[in-house]
Amino acid sequence: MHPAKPADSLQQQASPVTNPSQALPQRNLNTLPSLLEAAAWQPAHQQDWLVLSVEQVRQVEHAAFREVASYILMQAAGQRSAQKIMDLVQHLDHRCPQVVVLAGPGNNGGDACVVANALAEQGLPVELWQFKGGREGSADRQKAEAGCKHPNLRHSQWGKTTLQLKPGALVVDGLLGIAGRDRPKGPIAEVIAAINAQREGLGRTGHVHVVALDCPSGLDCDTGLAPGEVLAADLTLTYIAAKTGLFMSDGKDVCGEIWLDTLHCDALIHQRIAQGTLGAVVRVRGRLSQMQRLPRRQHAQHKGSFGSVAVLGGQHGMVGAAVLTARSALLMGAGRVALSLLAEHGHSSPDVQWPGTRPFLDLNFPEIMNKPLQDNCNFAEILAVGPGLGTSPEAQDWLDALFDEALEHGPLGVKKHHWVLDADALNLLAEHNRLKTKWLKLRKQSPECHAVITPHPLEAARLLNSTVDAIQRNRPDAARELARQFDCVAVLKGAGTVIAANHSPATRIEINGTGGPALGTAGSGDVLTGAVAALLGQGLTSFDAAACAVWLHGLSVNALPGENQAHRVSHASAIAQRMAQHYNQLLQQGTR
Ligand SMILES: NC(=O)C1=CN([C@@H]2O[C@H](COP(=O)(O)OP(=O)(O)OC[C@H]3O[C@@H](n4cnc5c(N)ncnc54)[C@H](O)[C@@H]3O)[C@@H](O)[C@H]2O)[C@@H](O)CC1
Ligand SMILES: Nc1ncnc2c1ncn2[C@@H]1O[C@H](COP(=O)(O)OP(=O)(O)O)[C@@H](O)[C@H]1O
Ligand SMILES: [K+]
Repeated sequence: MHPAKPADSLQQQASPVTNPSQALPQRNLNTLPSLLEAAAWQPAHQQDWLVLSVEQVRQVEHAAFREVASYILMQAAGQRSAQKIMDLVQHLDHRCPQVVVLAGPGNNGGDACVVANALAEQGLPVELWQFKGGREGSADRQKAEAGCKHPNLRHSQWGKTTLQLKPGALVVDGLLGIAGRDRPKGPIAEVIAAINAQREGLGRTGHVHVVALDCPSGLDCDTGLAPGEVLAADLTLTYIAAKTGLFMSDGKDVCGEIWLDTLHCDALIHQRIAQGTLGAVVRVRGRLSQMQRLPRRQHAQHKGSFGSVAVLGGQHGMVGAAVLTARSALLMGAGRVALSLLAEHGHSSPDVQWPGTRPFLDLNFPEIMNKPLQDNCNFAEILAVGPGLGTSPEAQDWLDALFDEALEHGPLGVKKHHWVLDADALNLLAEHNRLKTKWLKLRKQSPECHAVITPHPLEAARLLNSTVDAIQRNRPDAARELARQFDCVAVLKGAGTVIAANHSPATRIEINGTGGPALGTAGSGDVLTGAVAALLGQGLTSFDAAACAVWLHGLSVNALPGENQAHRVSHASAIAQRMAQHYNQLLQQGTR
């Protein structure tokens, strides 16, 4: 077997996906020697990736089987995985004392058998554990198992022998593949629990590396949820196409580094996309193509060119939310930013005492103006509505008045607005049909205007009259449905934020790859809202502004070059500052 090769011609063949029509095959699947010889692993987050549902992967598999025997694909998956694993073993800072390969009942187990034999051929001490649950397995799986004859291989039986991990061991997880949707049961659940307990016992110094074949066992590849025991991986080697669940929810915690080998199936995927037979396809964008979306700032431009953003929200006690949004818009390059605070609304009469500065002034950012609602509506091109607004009758009236104001300045009027609706603006829209009707009227009146909504899963559940559980079980569909029902770009926040546009016939949909739990802090969403508004002001379309803002927001807690750890905790003001630093650096790189 060949050691893992760096980029070769096959890697170019696994072409970026931004323009599917350019990505048709240069080589046919029938070139079997190359399918078996040279791996073409690509890491996540550098290139653009298509991310398929399990059903879509199955469709591609079936098409592939018409061109190549399914056993060859299994061989290719196994051999290529073994190459990548050898690469990992060679870079470990210790001699690998033990390789444990776990083979489940399905074809994922077949891949594991191929890997086990290939690693044994490389001289590694391999223990192969079978978990067939009394079944024979598919013909391919049987063939792969029958090929496990190398003398370096030790065959072990769960229940008869005890699995004992040594410090520094390597575990290859071929228990469950894309068919493993429910909580693992029987011996598979037992071995996952045993390995997890032993890993815990061995701690950091005795670190056990786990490599997942196709996906970590116990993870639902569609939802990204792990309903029971799950074998968390340091490295996930996924085949044909990345799967949605690897990029969302529990998937974010249990996949480790994700690498993809398309096994030459790119062309089949792109053909199906071009024919429209694969349905809506989700994408995860790499750094380069995110950077290409960023605006170019020209010397001849001025504050009027970079957008006037009005932030509308901030009831008593929640002024900070609106302030965070305004600050974030300012930091992210909006030309001018103004606030309208509900807390100040109705307090304009001189006999009412307003605590503190009146009208409100952000002393840290005096650049931020303060205007009554109507003035702001005339001033701004971009309205960011909702942070800290509350759902009181006053808030309702306010939003109602705002929509009326905007509707009056319709096609014949002076002003058109781009919108970002967040937080309580969304709760009000969910609660009051009258407001939803006005919103949809607004969208119809000026479809050329950009509109983005940024719900978290609970807000999304209210908007769709659903439950958080149902939303989280199908985040891409929920985002698509939000975009459709509210005639806008929808940003469904959370681990693996989904961005969906209401474009027919094919919905544009992406999952964001950056970010982490450090973003889970009060006001973090308010900061995102400001960033979307600022990018709209700088000329990005609603989809690009939303996707870019989410990406930059996530980068703010990821490790910078030279830092080796992502942030574990943060706070909203720091998120805004770091996001703006990243933005600035990326703009500088883009103009070099
Ligand atoms: N078809 C192809 O083109 C290729 C498929 N490959 C592999 O094949 C895999 C899919 O194979 P299968 O469809 O056989 O699916 P799996 O390998 O995921 O196995 C499914 C079997 O596991 C058992 N099982 C499912 N859920 C369980 C649970 N919760 N607890 C305990 N046991 C459970 C059932 O017996 C089920 O039949 C992929 O993930 C990939 O690893 C690769 O060989 C690459 C090529
Ligand atoms: N565990 C997590 N992983 C990734 N992103 C997260 C996580 N928790 C929260 N976030 C992000 O943080 C932001 C929180 O927004 P939101 O819930 O609206 O908070 P707030 O209303 O306090 O501003 C969203 O962008 C969300 O995607
Ligand atoms: K697996």
